[in-house]
Amino acid sequence: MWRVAAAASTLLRRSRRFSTAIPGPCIVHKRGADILHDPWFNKDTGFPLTERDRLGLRGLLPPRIISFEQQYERFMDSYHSLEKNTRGQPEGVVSLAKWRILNRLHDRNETLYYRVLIDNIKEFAPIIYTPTVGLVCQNYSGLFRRPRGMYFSAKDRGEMMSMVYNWPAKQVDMIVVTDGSRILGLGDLGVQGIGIPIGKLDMYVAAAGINPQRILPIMLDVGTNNQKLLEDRLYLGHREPRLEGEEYLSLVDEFMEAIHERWPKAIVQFEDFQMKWAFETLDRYRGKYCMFNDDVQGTAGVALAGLLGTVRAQGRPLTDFAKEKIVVVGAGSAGLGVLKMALQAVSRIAGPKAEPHFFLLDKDGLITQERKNVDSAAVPFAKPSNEVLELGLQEGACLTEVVKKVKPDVLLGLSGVGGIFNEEVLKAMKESSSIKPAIFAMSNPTNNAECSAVDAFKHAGENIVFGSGSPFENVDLGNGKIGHVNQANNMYLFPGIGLGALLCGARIITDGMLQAASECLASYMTDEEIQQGILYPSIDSIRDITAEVGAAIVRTAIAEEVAEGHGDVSSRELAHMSKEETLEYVRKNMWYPVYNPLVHEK
Ligand SMILES: NC(=O)c1ccc[n+]([C@@H]2O[C@H](COP(=O)([O-])OP(=O)(O)OC[C@H]3O[C@@H](n4cnc5c(N)ncnc54)[C@H](O)[C@@H]3O)[C@@H](O)[C@H]2O)c1
Ligand SMILES: O=C(O)C[C@H](O)C(=O)O
Ligand SMILES: [Mg+2]
Repeated sequence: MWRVAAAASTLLRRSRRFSTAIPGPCIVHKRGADILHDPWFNKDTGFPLTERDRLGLRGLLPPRIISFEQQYERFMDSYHSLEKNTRGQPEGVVSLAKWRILNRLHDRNETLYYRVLIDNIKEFAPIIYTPTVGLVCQNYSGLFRRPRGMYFSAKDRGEMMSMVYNWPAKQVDMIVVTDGSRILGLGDLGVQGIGIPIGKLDMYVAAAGINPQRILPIMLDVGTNNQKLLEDRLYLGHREPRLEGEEYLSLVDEFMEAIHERWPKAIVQFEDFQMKWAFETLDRYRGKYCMFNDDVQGTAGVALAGLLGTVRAQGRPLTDFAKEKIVVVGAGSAGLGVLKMALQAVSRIAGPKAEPHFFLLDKDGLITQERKNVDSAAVPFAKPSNEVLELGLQEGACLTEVVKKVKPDVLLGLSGVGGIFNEEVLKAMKESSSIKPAIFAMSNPTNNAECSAVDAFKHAGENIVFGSGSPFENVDLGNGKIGHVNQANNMYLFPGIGLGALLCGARIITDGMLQAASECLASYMTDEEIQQGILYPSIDSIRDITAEVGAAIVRTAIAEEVAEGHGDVSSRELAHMSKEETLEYVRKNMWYPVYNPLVHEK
């Protein structure tokens, strides 16, 4: 039942690189120096003579024309020299230097920036995305040079409908918004959290081929409760406590109405909101707008694909998923999202009466039905007291005790607490009832991972399956054996969810669409890969898996009658496409950076 993965994406990429096909023209409404200062259109020294004449650029650039390919090599050379020159310096210093050089390129020439990003995604994702993006957010006020995206705050009440027209692009397809209240595992970073929507949208361009002229990162500055930032005179956001209750929600309502007034078909991804607002806004808007919460829903789909892959890796039939003992550490927006989706999968696979074997812990230990004030989303996962007593456990039992008594098949961390899977916990996983236990340390960035890859293989044994939210190197186990590290990160789904929703004109994003996305990711991996403990595709193939996920989203949206069509492609036409045609349609609509001839129009 598992489809063979398409493995030729790297080859395809290489052959497409610098192809000689003539790209279509692009209309530009400015001339001369204004073009050189606009990263959407700027080609630096790459403007051909005819264009220099046509656009009033003659004399504004050094005379020699440098090809796109030469510019690309020049950038990569300077990037690698920087790497060489910073060798031995602290990791954070090196990562920020790399981020700066990439960011400078972005601010000058987006076409070249996205080309180097797409072609070197494995190398650059850790810089523009997790883990470095976390460091960037922590240092944002000092790093700030040029604005990217839009900012809305309590001071903008009543103005948002007109403010949205300040954005220079006529069309916006994809928006990622945060309120900065839970940035990765780093907590409340206020306005500095804008780095996350920027990084996520860079992944949208790189993985999903969303046109960068149609993306919009957004920060809702509703204040911050981070005392350090409130006292920091360089802090760039409002130095006020966070809005709460109705004051908060009415502001988000106004924002959602404003952006949809100007761009009714824009898809909105909510990102890194603290749990209460993540759930509340998802409930509030998911039936009205085409939106989703990546931390709740994207993460759940990626984790479920990993959990299903684990069952295959353990050599068990998929129906055994219902029997897997899964310990989830972290009862926040991500952990609860994962359990909710896993529960749906259990009832699909084993029937609605099947009892899952899930154990949930938060900062106060194992959650049982004895727990007072459990969040309503966690209630279905609070263990009955008699069941935990039978295992020799009790309400609030600590992680080590739970692992020792439960002997889980899977230990999954979404707690944001670095190192919580310590030596004792990992050693206890050796007693797992599974011959191939899985350990997912999904918290970001790297320092917040529940354990490192090296520690997982060292203490829990060589036969584990391992996944982490931030990248780790594969582990050399000696004797030519490799401990494979999977990057269990929602980046394998959110770009495809957004792309698919866009290309079918989805009114809303349904559970069925999210489930289809997760199944698509799970079935992408071959049995051979799974046997080696490889649960997710290499990030080098992220465009390929994203296209597949996008097509799965389109087809499910059509089947569930929530698709309204895209551009001049009607929902009827989409419905008549075969599976292969849908995939081809998605692929064809993915933007790829080339220098288009620029044509001036007043
Ligand atoms: N890999 C991915 O794709 C991915 C996706 C989403 C979130 N995350 C990561 O997951 C983490 C949590 O995100 P969230 O949105 O759920 O945050 P959250 O703040 O909503 O939840 C955190 C949860 O962890 C619990 N916790 C805190 N300390 C604990 C401890 N010592 N032991 C057990 N539990 C503890 C809290 O009680 C809470 O239930 C973050 O680090 C985030 O970066 C990763
Ligand atoms: O941003 C990431 O890398 C994943 C996830 O959305 C998170 O919040 O940690
Ligand atoms: Mg997130």
